[in-house]
Amino acid sequence: MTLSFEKNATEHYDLDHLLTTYFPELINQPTELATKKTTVNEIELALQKLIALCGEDPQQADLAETPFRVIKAFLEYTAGYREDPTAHLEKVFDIQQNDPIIVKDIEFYSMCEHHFAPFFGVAHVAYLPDQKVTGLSKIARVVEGYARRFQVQERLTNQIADAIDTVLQPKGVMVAIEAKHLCVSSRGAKKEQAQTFTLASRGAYIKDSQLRSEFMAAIK
Ligand SMILES: Nc1nc2c(ncn2[C@@H]2O[C@H](COP(=O)(O)OP(=O)(O)OP(=O)(O)O)[C@@H](O)[C@H]2O)c(=O)[nH]1
Ligand SMILES: [Zn+2]
Repeated sequence: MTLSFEKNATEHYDLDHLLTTYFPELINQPTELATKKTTVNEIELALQKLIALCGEDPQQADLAETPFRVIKAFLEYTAGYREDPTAHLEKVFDIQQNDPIIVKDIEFYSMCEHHFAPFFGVAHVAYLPDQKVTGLSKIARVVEGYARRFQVQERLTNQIADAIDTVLQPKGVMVAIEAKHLCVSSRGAKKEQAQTFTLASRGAYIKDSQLRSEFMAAIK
C-alpha cells in the first residue's frame, strides 16, 4: 500500500491556519514555519501507517482527514506547554482574608503520558493566604495550564501546589485531584470504576490536622 499525505489536501486542510493559531510567532518566521509544515506532514504519514497497522485502510474517504485532525487535537490537548501557568497568579488583590480559600470541583482534562489516553476529573484547591489573594478564576487557569500537557496525576497535583506556593507565598496550600484514567478503564486492567485520588500539601497544610480535615470536609 502506498501512503501519502497529499490526500488530505481538502478545503478543511489549512495547515497555515493551524500552525499560526498554535504558534503565532511563526507568522514572521517563514523558515521555522516551513520546518513545522514538514514535521506535520511526516506525522500525518506516520499516523496513516498507524491506521494501517491497526488494520484499517488509511486511504478510505472517511479517514482521509483523520491524521490532520489528530494533530490538531493534540495541539489543543497540550496547549499548556505554550503558556506559563504561574503568570495567571501574578495579579493579586488586596483582600484581607485570614482563613483558607477553597476552590473545589475544577473540572479538567489531561493526557496520560504513558498511553496518550485522557484522564479527567476534578481538582480541589485550598490556600491559606499571607497577604496575596488571587482571583478565583486564576486558580482554575493554573489547573488548565498544567492539565493540558502530557501528564501523570501526581505531577499535575504537585505542579498546581508549587505554582500557588511559589507565586502567592501563602501560609499553606493543598491540592486534591480525583480522576478517572481511560488507560485503566478502557484497556489494560479494564477497571471502569477505578478512580485515583492524589494530594499535595505545602506549608501549614502539611502538619496542621485541623486545616487538612477542614479541606477534606469541604471537598467531600
Ligand atoms: N502513577 C501513575 N501511573 C499512571 C498514571 N497514568 C497511567 N499510569 C500507569 O502507568 C503504568 C504504565 O505501566 P507499563 O507496565 O509501563 O505499561 P502497560 O503495559 O501499558 O501497563 P498496563 O496499563 O498495566 O497494561 C500503568 O500502570 C498505568 O496505570 C498516572 O497518572 N500516575
Ligand atoms: Zn495511561
